[in-house]
Amino acid sequence: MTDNTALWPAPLASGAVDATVTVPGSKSVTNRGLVLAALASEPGWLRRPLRSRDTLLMAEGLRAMGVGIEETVSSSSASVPGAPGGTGEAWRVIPAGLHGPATVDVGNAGTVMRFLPPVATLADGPVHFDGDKRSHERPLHGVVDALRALGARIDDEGRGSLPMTVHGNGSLTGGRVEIDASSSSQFVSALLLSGARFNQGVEVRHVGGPLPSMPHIRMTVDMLRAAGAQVDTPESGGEPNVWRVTAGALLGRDLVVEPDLSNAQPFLAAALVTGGRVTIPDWPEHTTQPGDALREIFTEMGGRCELDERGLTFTGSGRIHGIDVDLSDVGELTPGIAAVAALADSESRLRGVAHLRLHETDRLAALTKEINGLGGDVTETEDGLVIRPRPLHGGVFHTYEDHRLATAGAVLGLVVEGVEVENVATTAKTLPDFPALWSAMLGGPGERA
Ligand SMILES: O=C(O)C1=C[C@@H](OP(=O)(O)O)[C@@H](O)[C@H](O)C1
Ligand SMILES: C=C(OP(=O)(O)O)C(=O)O
Repeated sequence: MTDNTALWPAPLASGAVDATVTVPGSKSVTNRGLVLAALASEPGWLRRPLRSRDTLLMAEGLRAMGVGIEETVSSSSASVPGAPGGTGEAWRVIPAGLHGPATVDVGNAGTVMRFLPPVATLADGPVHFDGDKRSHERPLHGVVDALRALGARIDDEGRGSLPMTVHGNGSLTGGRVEIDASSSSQFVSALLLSGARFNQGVEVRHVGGPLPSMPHIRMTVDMLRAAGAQVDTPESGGEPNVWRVTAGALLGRDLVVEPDLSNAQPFLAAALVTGGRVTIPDWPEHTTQPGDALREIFTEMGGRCELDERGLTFTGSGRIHGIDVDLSDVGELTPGIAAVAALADSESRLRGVAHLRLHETDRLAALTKEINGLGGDVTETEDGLVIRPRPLHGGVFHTYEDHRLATAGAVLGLVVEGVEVENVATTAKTLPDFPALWSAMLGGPGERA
């Protein structure tokens, strides 16, 4: 049992950081890759997958429904960036007839709690879903209501949230459905990912307020197309807010997972707040990951970027500027941007992220309370934060079992003496090696203040 109250003395940087940090694979790509491989008509590979709590829960959930997932250290003809000699960790996914009874622990993984119920409608037998206490509070109604409208039987005792049981009978009718996905883009991604396997495919029409995290929907569409699905989107000439996946078989792929660019954020932030330099190898030239927006955002906040054969090198200028920015497309970057903004030379306004109140924790409330607890001046707005930089002091930075709160606390601790991050182990949700990577960036454990 991990101690959720353990305090981690965040290392103080002794000067400008200068490091190369190899960041593990993308959570969002790994979990989509697993679902699509499980639904394919032939075996496939995921190379350099992320091994973290969220992705292991996804793999376990699929295994519970009968999918074979073998973890290997493989040698491959496919080039695996960053892995010498084309060798690296890989997962072999062997699709099988999906079945219940099964139990899926979603932890607090949005991707698992939203992407697997549509898969479970294709299983023969009941699949029970439950997870951490927070998973009961995170919105799921978009997926549950849509699946019912498409022909599924789901027992959630009227809650529209976890725990619940999907009574799969081996297939789902599918077809057209309207949902309000303004609280999570994952509702749309979830229905599209399984849609090719529904008898009539799926047409998802979003009705409601603005959709957050559009790059993540593009990631879903790109990965479906790469697996051979036919997908019509607003960008491909379709109606706004309508996505259509035609019924058909999915191909098994050999997929190399990109580094997680959102998990690169604290390391890039380290270069920014210490006026140093950090290189992230294998930064993709083209990607749908929202973390790619950091090139622009952190440049505006006071640095410069260079993307070349070594990867992405970000160099801080020694000055940190405030920013006024709409983060609705890239909401998961908000905690890291807020931490940097608290150290800037002018006020910042982070907008378009009301839905962060429903993430791992209420991120707007948590960031306000914790930065203010160190002497900061942050106020919540209806859809974001206003951050007025103040001289900060040490103290406990509480993290509410939110990996991105923990990494935000670590960034502040680089330049504010005496910051103690509560439960740094919570970073294992998407980045289990965080404390070791962080001290390696700083030159080893000896760098700790
Ligand atoms: O589809 C995905 O992989 C994700 C979509 C986003 O969710 P929301 O649209 O709920 O913000 C993002 O914040 C989350 O970290 C990952
Ligand atoms: C919101 C996040 O995760 P989840 O996939 O659980 O929604 C996140 O990683 O910032």
